[in-house]
Amino acid sequence: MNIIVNDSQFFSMMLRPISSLALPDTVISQLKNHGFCYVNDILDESASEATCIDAIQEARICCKVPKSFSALDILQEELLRPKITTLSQALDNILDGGFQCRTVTELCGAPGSGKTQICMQISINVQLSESKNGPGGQTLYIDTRSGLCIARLKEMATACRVCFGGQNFDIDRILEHIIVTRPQSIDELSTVLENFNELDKNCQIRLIIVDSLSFRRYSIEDTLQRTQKCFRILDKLNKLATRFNLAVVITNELVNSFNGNDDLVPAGGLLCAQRVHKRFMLTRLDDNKFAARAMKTPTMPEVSSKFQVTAGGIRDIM
Ligand SMILES: Nc1ncnc2c1ncn2[C@@H]1O[C@H](COP(=O)(O)OP(=O)(O)OP(=O)(O)O)[C@@H](O)[C@H]1O
Repeated sequence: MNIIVNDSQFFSMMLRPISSLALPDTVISQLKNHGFCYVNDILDESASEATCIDAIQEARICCKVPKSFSALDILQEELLRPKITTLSQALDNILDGGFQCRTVTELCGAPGSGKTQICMQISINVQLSESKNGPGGQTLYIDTRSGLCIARLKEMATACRVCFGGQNFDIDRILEHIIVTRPQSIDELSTVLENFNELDKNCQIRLIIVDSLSFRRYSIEDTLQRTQKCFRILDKLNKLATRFNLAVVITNELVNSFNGNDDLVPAGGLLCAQRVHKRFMLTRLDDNKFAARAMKTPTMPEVSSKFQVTAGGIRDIM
């Protein structure tokens, strides 16, 4: 366990009373009832044999000192992060080069604003190899509203033949590398994510798509409970993005705001925005032209760009 920085820190941490840790009162009293008084006691190997193992684990996590990195290390890691192109230069530009690994990006918009079209396009493009500036991985496509149309996916993939190098292009292989799951409830979605490790053993997943995070069709009576579950899912997606160095893209619907002006805002509001790294608002313009506006990015002002959806997929407007 990574707890020690130097000798004096080591001793002061070891002798710290359990009651001073940032733990719920119930956990502290449980530990005290089992005779654990100091940090030293719970870090001892023999403590793992006690019946209150969950409380011990929770307390051990409290003692962890997170690793530190220099800003330069972080910058270098960020520059090396693979990006997934959308095949629209204009859209890639406002995404800072494409959908990034270790990043959770939210696409919001009204029905027909192009969210699913973008998701389908990147589920193909993530398979571009490193030599073609892609992550060269597979997609876990979590299709909560059965909006994924495989015939359309095939049409888009076929149009990508040139990007994949032409001769060795294998459409079946592209489709095989998009793993589709259709959870019927928010709880089923949680289970899919909890079991991600098992799934990833057999396939190199570099992109998770959740289209959509809004489970309004399913009747969960308690809105608060539903919101909490949604936040837990977003937290889990964040952890998966970091741990497995993959990109996460979620789509979200618009709902009426409570400001009395009938404004449409992304479901989950600001609390949801806090749990994603980037948020983009999509709108349909005319014909098959669309606009994307950055609502939240750590690197750019509120920029926007236009793109089109063609028979072949996402492209720049000529
Ligand atoms: N084969 C195609 N050729 C050209 N444009 C297409 C094609 N298929 C879909 N589109 C465009 O994409 C639009 C649908 O976009 P999309 O399915 O991504 O919407 P969405 O934002 O996911 O909506 P919802 O929230 O209802 O799922 C269509 O209205 C059409 O403009």
